[in-house]
Amino acid sequence: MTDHIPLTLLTGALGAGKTTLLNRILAGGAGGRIAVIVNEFGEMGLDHDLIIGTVEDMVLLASGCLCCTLRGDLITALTDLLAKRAAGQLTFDRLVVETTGLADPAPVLHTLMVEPALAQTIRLDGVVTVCDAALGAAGLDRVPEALAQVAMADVLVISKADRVTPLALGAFQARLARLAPLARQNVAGPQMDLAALFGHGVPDAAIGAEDWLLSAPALPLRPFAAAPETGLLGAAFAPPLPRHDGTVTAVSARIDTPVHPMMLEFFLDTLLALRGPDILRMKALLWVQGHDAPFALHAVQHIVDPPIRLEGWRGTDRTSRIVVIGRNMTEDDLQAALGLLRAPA
Ligand SMILES: Nc1nc2c(ncn2[C@@H]2O[C@H](COP(=O)(O)OP(=O)(O)OP(=O)(O)O)[C@@H](O)[C@H]2O)c(=O)[nH]1
Repeated sequence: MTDHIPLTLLTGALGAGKTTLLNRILAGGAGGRIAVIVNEFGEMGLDHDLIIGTVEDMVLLASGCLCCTLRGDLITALTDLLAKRAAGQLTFDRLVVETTGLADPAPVLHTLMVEPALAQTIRLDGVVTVCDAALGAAGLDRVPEALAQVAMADVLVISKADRVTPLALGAFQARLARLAPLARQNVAGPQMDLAALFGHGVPDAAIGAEDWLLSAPALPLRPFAAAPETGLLGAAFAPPLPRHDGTVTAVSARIDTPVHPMMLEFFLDTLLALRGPDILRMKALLWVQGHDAPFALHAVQHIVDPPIRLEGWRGTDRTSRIVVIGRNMTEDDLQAALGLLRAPA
């Protein structure tokens, strides 16, 4: 996995500020040498001219949308870039694909992860979604794709915060946290740490999996066993989950007995085969029976990266922790599936 070229999917609603962010990234040098693929909807490729960068490392996919008509073109564009890199004609360390504002990121990610030639060479490093604070919650509700873009994000960049009051910004951020409890939020501006946009893929063994899994301090992990819903401790430490917002639901579980490998397989088969298209993201740190080190598991829809065995546990907490974000699924659906992980084989 370490030799794979990291790919960042840059998404966000129409006019949210994707190109502005991309220009800042290219100008700031964060993320190393970057090759860019820009997708625009419309006859004229305009963004292409608005991006100030190393033009020979940039490909424009115009007149269609990556998530519907242009998936083949994306594969071709990536394959060409990778071939030029292999031939020494291009030198980049990272790929950024900017989608149109109308794109549903799910099928784009699907394309990237299942195309055999690409899956061997690139790895998804993260989904960065630009969220327009000036449009606020209304902007999210207007287009269903906007919700998916937020729910699938690893990182949210909130643009146009300068155009709203601190109160409105806070309310918008709270809404985003409900939709994407796993995502880190950054407010765009000169102070933003651009390096924080990168490095969100499945961790190498060296990277702390707990940091990766718990990248969202906003999401408390609920003990899977009946949590004390009443009483002082319950009130203080078991805030209500799932996080639910319209069609998007996030549930989490902590499992304090080792997961049987067969039940893990059964869980993945059941949840992902039956409800794969509705699983937006899943991240887990798993304590698997018979192993003294944890496994990191990462899925986008029904595509699961092979579990990665980490070097060891950090700290004393040896429980499995799992977070699933689903679309059009109830908490019961998700909790029933998670229950499989607790069952003996
Ligand atoms: N005030 C303010 N304006 C911004 C900010 N970010 C972007 N803009 C402006 O918003 C407009 C759209 O920005 P773009 O970067 O082109 O947005 P985009 O998401 O690439 O747009 P499309 O490709 O058309 O979907 C431009 O006029 C930007 O200058 C911000 O943080 N604050």
